[in-house]
Amino acid sequence: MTAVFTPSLFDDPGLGVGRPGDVSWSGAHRTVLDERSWVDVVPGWLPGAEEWFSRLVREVPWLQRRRRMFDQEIVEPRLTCGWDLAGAPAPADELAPQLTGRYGEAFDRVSANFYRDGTDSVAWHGDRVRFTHPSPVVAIVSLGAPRRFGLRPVGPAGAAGRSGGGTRWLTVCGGDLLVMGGRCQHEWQHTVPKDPGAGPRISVTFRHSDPGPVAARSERAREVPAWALR
Ligand SMILES: O=C(O)CCC(=O)C(=O)O
Ligand SMILES: [Fe+2]
Repeated sequence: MTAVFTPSLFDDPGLGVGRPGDVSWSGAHRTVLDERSWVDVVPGWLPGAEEWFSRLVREVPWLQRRRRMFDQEIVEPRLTCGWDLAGAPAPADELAPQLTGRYGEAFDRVSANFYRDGTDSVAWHGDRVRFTHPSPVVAIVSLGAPRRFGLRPVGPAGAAGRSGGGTRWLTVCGGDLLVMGGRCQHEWQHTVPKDPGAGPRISVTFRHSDPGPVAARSERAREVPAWALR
């Protein structure tokens, strides 16, 4: 009988066994949201994204998170899993240095979010990393089906000396990289809305725990509504 080699997330998948190839920054495009915030999109950043998608669907120990909202318990409409970089599914360990080379942050935390179909979603929010970093960079690799990704300014238009416009909508496809930076987590919110008919999608997010140049908490938790926390 011939032994069958099944690549595992926690083993080196080996060259050519479901390993995405070298990333490409060609086609990178920055949208300046306002004076302090930006979002980069790099279409087709990650070759081999389909293979990584299939492996993650099969092999990640997906968790169903619940969160309390006032006196109700809400079941998050997506599945998630998170790791330190060292424990994250390959090739996250190879992608993080590429992101660090471009954006200068030490990406050391990885999460994966599985939107099983168009009824899964994530509501408008800013990421929690804003509590520890004045201008965090959050990088998101999309795998699987296309989804819409929205960005909207927090507070009234023109608040806090900001001259940017209103809500922006992007479509992210399998293999695309989206990176939010500057004051995006503080002064803008993002969402992946429900989208009837959408196919399954995974987002792999890279964040950094380095508190950055100003270690002090940049916002007090009590100023942020519970629904806005991620
Ligand atoms: O799935 C995405 O593209 C966004 C995920 C996200 O915003 C989050 O998990 O904080
Ligand atoms: Fe987020």
